[in-house]
Amino acid sequence: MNLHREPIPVAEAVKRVLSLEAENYIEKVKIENSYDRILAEDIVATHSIPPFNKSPYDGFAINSESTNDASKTSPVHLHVIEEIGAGHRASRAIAPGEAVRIMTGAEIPEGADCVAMFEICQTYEAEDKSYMTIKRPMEKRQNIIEQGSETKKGTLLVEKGTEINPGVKALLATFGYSNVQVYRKPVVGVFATGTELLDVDQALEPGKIRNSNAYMVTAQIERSGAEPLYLGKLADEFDRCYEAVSEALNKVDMLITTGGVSVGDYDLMPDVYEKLGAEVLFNKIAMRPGSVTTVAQVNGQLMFGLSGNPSACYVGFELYVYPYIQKSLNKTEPYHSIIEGILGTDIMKPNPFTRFIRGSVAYEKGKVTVHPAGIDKSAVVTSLAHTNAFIILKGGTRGYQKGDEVQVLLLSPNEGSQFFQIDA
Ligand SMILES: Nc1nc2c(c(=O)[nH]1)N[C@H]1C(S)=C(S)[C@@H](COP(=O)(O)OP(=O)(O)OC[C@H]3O[C@@H](n4cnc5c(N)ncnc54)[C@H](O)[C@@H]3O)O[C@H]1N2
Ligand code: MOO
Ligand SMILES: [Mg+2]
Repeated sequence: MNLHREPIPVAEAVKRVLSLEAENYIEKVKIENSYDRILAEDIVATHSIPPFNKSPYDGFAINSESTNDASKTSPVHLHVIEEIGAGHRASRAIAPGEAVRIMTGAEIPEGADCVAMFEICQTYEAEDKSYMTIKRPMEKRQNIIEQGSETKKGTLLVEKGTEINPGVKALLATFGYSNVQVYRKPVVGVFATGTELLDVDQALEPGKIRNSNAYMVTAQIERSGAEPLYLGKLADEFDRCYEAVSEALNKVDMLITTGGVSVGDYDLMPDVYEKLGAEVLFNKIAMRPGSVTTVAQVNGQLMFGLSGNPSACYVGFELYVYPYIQKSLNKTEPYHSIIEGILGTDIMKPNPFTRFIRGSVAYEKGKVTVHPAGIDKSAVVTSLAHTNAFIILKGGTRGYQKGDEVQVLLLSPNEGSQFFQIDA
């Protein structure tokens, strides 16, 4: 085995993965099932909003001209000819001297050009008729939400490639999209390799550990918007691994394996890639953890050889698999957000490679502070439970001090808070 591997920078590795084509399949889903899917069609206003002039208040629809002479000492009296709630229309146009009692959301009757809120009007009955009075002049178009004032028919509102959030769903409903075209979720196969691996329901045995990577990675796949297909664990036996991987390639859009990518006697993935005739895009990255993360492609299908060490596996997924899944979903913004944050702890360990410390973000007095989520070692699993970000520490430095400004890669931006912080 060739033990020498030339590390490439993280950005170069990401570029190599993302420069490969990803197939984008389209499917139709019901609006009910569309939340968090990626739009495969533009959402265009099929009509204007609002579709008719409507009242923003409960009040009286009147013609402003009839209030021209209204004053405190000489209120104007108008005959209330009918009452309309939202969903109803006036039976006829209002004539001079008339008003319609109107509720929020109802269509403004013809002949009316403004709405006077109940609060500024008085009402009375006389000779079996209803009247309202108003003591101030109203302006033309006052308190009217005009047809098309929010958006006009034909306006492009949401572009394809956008994730369907609750607001997008509201638009789908508004414009009658009972079905919507979305990108099909790519199916991502997962094998966990390692003779030492036990199933979750097995008791610990000497020298063995439970397979945590498969469960972690399938959750990462789901979080990324793709469909995980867990294919089981594989002992470190070459023929079995080769067969399993080559068969799996027919069933999935992309394949993840965990473990067996380093230079050990039982690290078989490099040989599997070779026998498959796959092109290895890289097998060493100038990063910690996950330096041995390997990506290979055969006939345009990607195989991600993530490290067996849980923290390295986690980081390798988020840096290389996550954006490729977003590309397969044709998402307009395929990368995790990276922001500036303040380091909350000294991290003095020097490292030639760029480090992705599993961290947690705290929003302290409006500033983003990041703390390591636990022990910063590749083989560690416990810190991952508290990880919602990576603290990016560029390699080649002597270390970083509390208070230093650092880059922070956000994994799940909305973690909640213990405090109600709005200053109001
Ligand atoms: N001589 C060298 N040794 C190692 C190097 C090196 O450059 N030269 N690289 C080290 C680095 S860095 C890492 S990271 C690991 C990568 O190891 P592999 O990707 O080959 O993974 P394995 O050897 O299969 O396992 C490593 C470790 O992870 C545990 N593991 C594996 N699968 C799972 C799983 N599904 N769930 C939980 N834990 C798992 C496994 O038991 C090992 O402890 O190599 C270093 N060595
Ligand atoms: O690939 Mo290893 O986790 O860099 O430490
Ligand atoms: Mg190994």
